[in-house]
Amino acid sequence: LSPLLSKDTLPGPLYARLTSLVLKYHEFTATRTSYIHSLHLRYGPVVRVAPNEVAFASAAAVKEIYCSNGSGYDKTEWYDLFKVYDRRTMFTTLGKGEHAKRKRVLADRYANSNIVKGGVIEGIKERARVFGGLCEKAGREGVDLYISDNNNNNNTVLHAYAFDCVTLHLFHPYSTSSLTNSKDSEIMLEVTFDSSLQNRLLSHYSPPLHRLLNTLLSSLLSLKPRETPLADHFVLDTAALQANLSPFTLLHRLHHDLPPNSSLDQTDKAAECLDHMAAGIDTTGDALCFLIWELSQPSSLPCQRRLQQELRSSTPDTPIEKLAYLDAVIMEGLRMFPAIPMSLPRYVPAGGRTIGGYKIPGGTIVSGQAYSVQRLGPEHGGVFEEPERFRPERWLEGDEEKDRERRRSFFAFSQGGRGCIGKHLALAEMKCLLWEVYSKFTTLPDPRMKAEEMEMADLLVSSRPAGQRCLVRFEKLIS
Ligand code: HEM
Repeated sequence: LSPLLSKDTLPGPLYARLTSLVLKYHEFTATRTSYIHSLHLRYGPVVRVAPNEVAFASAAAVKEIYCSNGSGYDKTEWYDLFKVYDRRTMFTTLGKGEHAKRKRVLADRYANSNIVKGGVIEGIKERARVFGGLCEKAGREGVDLYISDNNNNNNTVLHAYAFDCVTLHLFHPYSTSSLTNSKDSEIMLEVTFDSSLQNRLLSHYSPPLHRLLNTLLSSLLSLKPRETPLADHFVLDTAALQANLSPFTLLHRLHHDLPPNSSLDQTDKAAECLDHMAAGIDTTGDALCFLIWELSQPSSLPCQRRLQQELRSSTPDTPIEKLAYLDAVIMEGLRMFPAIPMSLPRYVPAGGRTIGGYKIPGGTIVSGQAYSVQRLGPEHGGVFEEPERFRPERWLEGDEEKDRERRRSFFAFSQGGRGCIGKHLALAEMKCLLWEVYSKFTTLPDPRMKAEEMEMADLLVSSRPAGQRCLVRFEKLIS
């Protein structure tokens, strides 16, 4: 029995003390994030969601779980679902020591100083220009920003852009050109189309039942296994290349610049590259997709106008970090539509801890989800006024203390030593792409879209538009 059972003071529905079945039902139906958010709205920033699991949404609780002693509590075995080539990567290491060792090897290529200078930023801008050119061609016909339709040679998608940018950082000059090359685009589509949610959850919760159902009923229950042979081969082949690599790439670090005592073999190196490649496609692609959709709504037109003004009074050489409203738009986009909105599960260390004012026993699964940390208003224990309103101006208001308070509740990249290592790369990609789009175009929603198509559907950690399309029109601004 869970040690939490005796702690009946924890807020939450009665059934959550007795069974995890309701939570699992929401996981299998791709609604876990919105279910947990509805519990926070009802019970506040601390909610028991299963007999041995508690969800938290306050900045202080998130700090305790993800930042205490640097990188917070250890990850749970749930991360085994993400093993690559049967190896653990930095992302899937569970304990602190192992993680810190791997991070020491990889971190410097992701430092902001490596991203905003020379090859990386120039390469990102070049890809953003290709994206802009394709938008111009499509114009008022409308473009599906979520996914391309290869049959129509329409590769104008954000995932292709994100794929080409992340492979630039990993492998240049052996990066992809999926924005214009349909062979590369097939690799991106394979990684992006993940319909393996139920299959992977079942294999995690009940391996014997998973084996049985997979043999008997897989076609009926959409228990499709996750297979990405094109991406697997692309990375295995590319990660073996050693000659002419640009010094800013991760692969250059892995082949030519490892600390002497490093024990990474070739499969570890390829696994790390595949993991980063996958981590960099849907995240940046979906964050941009939801953000451009929001900016295209009539209610956000004033924000779009203010952004256009700022960008059109700058030049392509203006350092992107100097554009304050662009930064505010991106922070607000990631606040409302974090690409990883879901819980990031961790174990409470032996001996227990006090989190959010409650004593939680060791071994309990605890987590915060960005969607709730960033969307609870003051009346529910959060810090953002009118949290359901898209209002970039909020990031420019108030004094330094107010700014610190907001940033403490910003959880889109997680926090602490296990937070997103690709954060600076992702932000540079987002800024360069928005610069290209909004210094040249006004974006409008395509009338064929229905609002519910842009509702959130959970994947394993990320989410995607429920309708799996995002049709947007581009109108050229008069120069
Ligand atoms: C808007 C874009 C992005 C968002 C919102 C995002 C968000 C996150 C979050 C929330 C985590 C923590 C996950 C957890 O604890 O389970 C994470 C980890 C990670 N992200 Fe990102 N990410 C983005 C882009 C990228 C990019 C472009 C890369 C490129 C390489 C990347 C690579 C990684 C890696 C390797 C980790 C594991 C870090 C570790 O365990 O130390 N991410 N990301």
